Amino acid sequence: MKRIGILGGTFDPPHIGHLVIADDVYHALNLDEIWFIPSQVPPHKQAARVSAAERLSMIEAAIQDTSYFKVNPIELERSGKSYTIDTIDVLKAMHPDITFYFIIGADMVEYLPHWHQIDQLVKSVQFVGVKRPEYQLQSTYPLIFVESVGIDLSSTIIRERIRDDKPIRYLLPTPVYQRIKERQLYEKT
Ligand SMILES: Nc1ncnc2c1ncn2[C@@H]1O[C@H](COP(=O)(O)OP(=O)(O)OP(=O)(O)O)[C@@H](O)[C@H]1O
Ligand SMILES: O=C(O)c1ccc[n+]([C@@H]2O[C@H](COP(=O)([O-])O)[C@@H](O)[C@H]2O)c1
Repeated sequence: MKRIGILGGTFDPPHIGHLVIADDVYHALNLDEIWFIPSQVPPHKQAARVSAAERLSMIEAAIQDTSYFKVNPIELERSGKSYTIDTIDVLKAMHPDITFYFIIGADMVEYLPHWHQIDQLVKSVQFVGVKRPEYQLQSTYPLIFVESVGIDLSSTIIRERIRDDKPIRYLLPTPVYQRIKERQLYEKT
């Protein structure tokens, strides 16, 4: 059986916090690959500021130097809210030879009770939680905890810094930074 980690997210934009947790879980659990899965419509928050195609391109740019990081556009192929249970059902049917590990930051761990069909979902996929500043990393749901750095960074912080004309150069992988600058993403409020 292959063992694959999934990092689902809005990635609006992808930042070093995403790469750090993906790499920490990859190494801690000795996984074969990490699949980055951008959501079409986030189930629990406002729609993304930039298009799905743009977020997909930014993820491809972010992971280009890491052979075991892949992007999977499965959620962009269906409309409506991108519920994780639907994604896991399809992935498991497509790949019966793979065990999936769904990676979430502590903010999403806190939010787990509100996930769509959570009681069924926790039986269907193994969740992996990593710390995130200002959130509690504890849950009554079955969860593997992986030690990570806990970087105080979010896509929201990056969007706000762009709006406020503050530096973002080292908060993003270089190709993502270049793409944001070239295409003037997130500049209009
Ligand atoms: N700095 C971080 N530390 C730990 N986990 C993180 C960090 N940034 C993102 N994550 C996790 O990565 C996944 C995808 O996050 P997402 O793409 O929504 O980024 P975000 O920075 O939380 O975005 P936004 O600020 O727009 O809400 C979530 O499980 C989230 O908890
Ligand atoms: O399925 C749900 O109900 C659900 C609720 C909250 C978050 N998720 C998933 O968790 C991942 C991280 O969410 P987000 O909004 O922080 O990008 C992403 O893949 C979401 O689709 C899923």
